[in-house]
Amino acid sequence: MSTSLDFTVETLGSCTVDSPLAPRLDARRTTQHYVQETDRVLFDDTLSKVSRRSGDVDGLADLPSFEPTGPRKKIFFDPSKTRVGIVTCGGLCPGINNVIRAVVSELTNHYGVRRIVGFKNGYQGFIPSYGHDIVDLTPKVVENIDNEGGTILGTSRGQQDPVAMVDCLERLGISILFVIGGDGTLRGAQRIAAEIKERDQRIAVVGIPKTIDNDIPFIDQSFGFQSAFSEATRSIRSAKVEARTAPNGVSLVKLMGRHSGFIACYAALAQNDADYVLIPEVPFTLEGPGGFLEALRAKVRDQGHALVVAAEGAGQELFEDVDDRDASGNKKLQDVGLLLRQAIVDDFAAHQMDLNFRYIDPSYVIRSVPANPYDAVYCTRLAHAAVHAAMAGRTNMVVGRWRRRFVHIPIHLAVSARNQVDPHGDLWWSVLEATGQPWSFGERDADQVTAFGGQ
Ligand SMILES: Nc1ncnc2c1ncn2[C@@H]1O[C@H](COP(=O)(O)OP(=O)(O)OP(=O)(O)O)[C@@H](O)[C@H]1O
Ligand SMILES: O=P(O)(O)OC[C@H]1O[C@](O)(CO)[C@@H](O)[C@@H]1O
Repeated sequence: MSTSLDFTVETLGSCTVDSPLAPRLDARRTTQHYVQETDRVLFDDTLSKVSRRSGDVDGLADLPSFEPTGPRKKIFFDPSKTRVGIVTCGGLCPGINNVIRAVVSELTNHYGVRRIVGFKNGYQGFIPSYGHDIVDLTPKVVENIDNEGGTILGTSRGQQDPVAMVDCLERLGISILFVIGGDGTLRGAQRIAAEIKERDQRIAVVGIPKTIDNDIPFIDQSFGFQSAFSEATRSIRSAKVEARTAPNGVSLVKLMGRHSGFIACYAALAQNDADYVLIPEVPFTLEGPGGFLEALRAKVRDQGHALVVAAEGAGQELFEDVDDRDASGNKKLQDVGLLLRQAIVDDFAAHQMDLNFRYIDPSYVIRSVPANPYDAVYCTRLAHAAVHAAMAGRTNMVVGRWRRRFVHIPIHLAVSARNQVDPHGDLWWSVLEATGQPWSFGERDADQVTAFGGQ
């Protein structure tokens, strides 16, 4: 594989300003040296994973490594003249406030930046007609905000015009925009960066990827994910207690996870009580031999109770396709929790079996909790990495931890594919082993696993 290609992210220009952090940096940490001396992050096997799932991704094969994060001795922006904006978009996720706080304190305390503003309610905050005020962010304002879940800036979905957004950045004299959001937000950030480039402006756009679904590629794990699935284990534990203390008790816990079942898998592995885990990546059938309902009945006969964990995106193939979209254009999912509830109740009745059914849907509960200590540290490190990158004039990029290293990732890569549970990979194997479920390759499609095939 070639190693001479575009392995750095876009830069606004050469770094000529002495960083206030320079005296504290190791002598090796000139930008050039740092990049060249640090281990490159090779990812041949992941390349093959990405291309296996989504076909060829343009330019991916040419990217041998990512640039490491960290402070540079020379930076692009003069901190005394730099005004910074922060925006948070999309669904909530534990740790957003930690990121905001750490961005503000790093900029203020280490770089001496004095003007930081927050845009309210996502990309709406850039558009005057919504009437959202800009908020001044100082270390005092962000003190302790990490004790709360959510985002102090608010968030929204829905398209906004990148031209109007860049007009706003220019009007406010913003030099750096930090964007905290999921894949949609990052696509929006890409369009903002493109508009900035078109105008030949020197404004850096740096993203900190946020998603409890853990579906951003080239990121080991997204911040807040651990806090979210930890919270989900509480519901699984309660659901288990409910199920096993009633005759023929069946509990169903529905968790978030639109296209990626990581929350369901990790929560089920952490609180190892589930008998079935349904995720979007593994289609299944309800009725008939080898179907879910038959397996569930057998489990209840055998064990006296059963616990099912379902990601919201599981079983979408069981519905008629309806093209319903949210304000951002994301496909609205049909409610697999309600479908399963009805199907289980009807099926047990049809087979004259008693049933004590409990349905628990903690979706919003798990994503609105504060970050746990692990995520709090992770958020802080991501925020610091983002600040260093932006001050050094990097743009159109996100920070992420990839293979245990913090790196700069061009946005186009971060939105190039979707990180999903690999039905042939270790995680899903662990879930299947933990739940003790028989499985086989289904008849419908030799490449799809049906969790209840058992043939
Ligand atoms: N392709 C796109 N181009 C420009 N802007 C986009 C695009 N997709 C989404 N956005 C904008 O980004 C913002 C957030 O997008 P979205 O609602 O999809 O959430 P997200 O960032 O994907 O987060 P989550 O993972 O929580 O859904 C919205 O304002 C949306 O309009
Ligand atoms: O906040 P909303 O619009 O209800 O969206 C919920 C979605 O957001 C997420 O939490 C993050 O994408 C998904 O898991 C979930 O489907």
